[in-house]
Amino acid sequence: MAEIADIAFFQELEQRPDPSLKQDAQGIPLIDLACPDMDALVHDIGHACRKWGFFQIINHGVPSELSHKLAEASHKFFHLTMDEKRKVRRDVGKVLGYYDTEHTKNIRDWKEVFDYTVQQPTLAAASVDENDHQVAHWENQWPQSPPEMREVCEEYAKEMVALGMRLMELIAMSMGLKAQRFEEFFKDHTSSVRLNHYPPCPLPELALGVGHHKDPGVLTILAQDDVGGLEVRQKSDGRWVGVKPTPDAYIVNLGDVLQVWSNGEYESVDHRVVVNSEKERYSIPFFLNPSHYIMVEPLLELIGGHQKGAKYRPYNWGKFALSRKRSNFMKLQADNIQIHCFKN
Ligand SMILES: O=C(O)CCC(=O)C(=O)O
Ligand SMILES: [Fe+2]
Repeated sequence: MAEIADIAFFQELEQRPDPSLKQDAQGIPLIDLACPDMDALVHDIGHACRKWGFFQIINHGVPSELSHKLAEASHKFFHLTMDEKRKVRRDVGKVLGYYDTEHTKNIRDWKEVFDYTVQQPTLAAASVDENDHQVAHWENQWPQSPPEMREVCEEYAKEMVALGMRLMELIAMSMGLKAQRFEEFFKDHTSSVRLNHYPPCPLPELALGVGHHKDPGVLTILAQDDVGGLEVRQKSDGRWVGVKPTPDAYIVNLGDVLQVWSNGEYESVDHRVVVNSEKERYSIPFFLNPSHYIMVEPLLELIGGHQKGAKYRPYNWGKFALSRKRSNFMKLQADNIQIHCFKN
């Protein structure tokens, strides 16, 4: 990792973490996906989406052995030498793989990551130019070590897609839509998995593992270890609350695309990651994303069949995602693209 003395890591004063913040004992809602009462399950999901935009799920059906294998592979990978890790490094031409220079809102994050997509290859927008209809093929880069990395990562991704689509059915029902309503948006989905490693940070009061942000996609399913550090901005009062790790649970949060589809009924929520000076932390988010050619816009049946009621103008997912990826990769002069740019 780089030295903390590099001011690229320093957060603006008002963004710096509050070291006295306690991890909230109750925190975000806990939802049991094995609940036999479907109506109650749908109701609880709807409530969690409206009130928090964040919830935890247990009894989700993902084999814990697989999650442990992936966690182990991730540890082994990040403990390779920098030379080894850089063999699968992301650059301007290769958008997937390893990198340690991500910026959130133009401040460098105290972390290193490994990104891969689910579909091989993943079809994506070739450029951010609205008039360019060329399609790019994103290919994963796999390290030689640990040898099981590719297989475990691919198996995990399949589980995540199945779980993500199941959550989308429950979310659709909680909005009064038919369970399959969202299926059409995912034919060539651009979903990805990210392995995050947050090394111990000598000045945790100045830097953040990930600066505050909202996830741009549809929803995120996050596995975190037992260290803690994820904070959510509470919708009710704007305060940051720590999300206490629950063994074998996933944290689910809604992204910007769902906010637009629901015409603002379900909001994506600001979150960030604080780091600490003693322990390293690992997390694994899965980002469920639509096909690149999807125009994201409020669902007609939720706006009374009339564009007049739409709070957002349509935007192309592929162009949006690519422009966000580019801005995360380097420090730009301006803030990166956000959905409020498409607000009516
Ligand atoms: O590491 C975490 O707990 C969250 C990471 C995150 O928010 C992200 O990668 O988008
Ligand atoms: Fe996030």
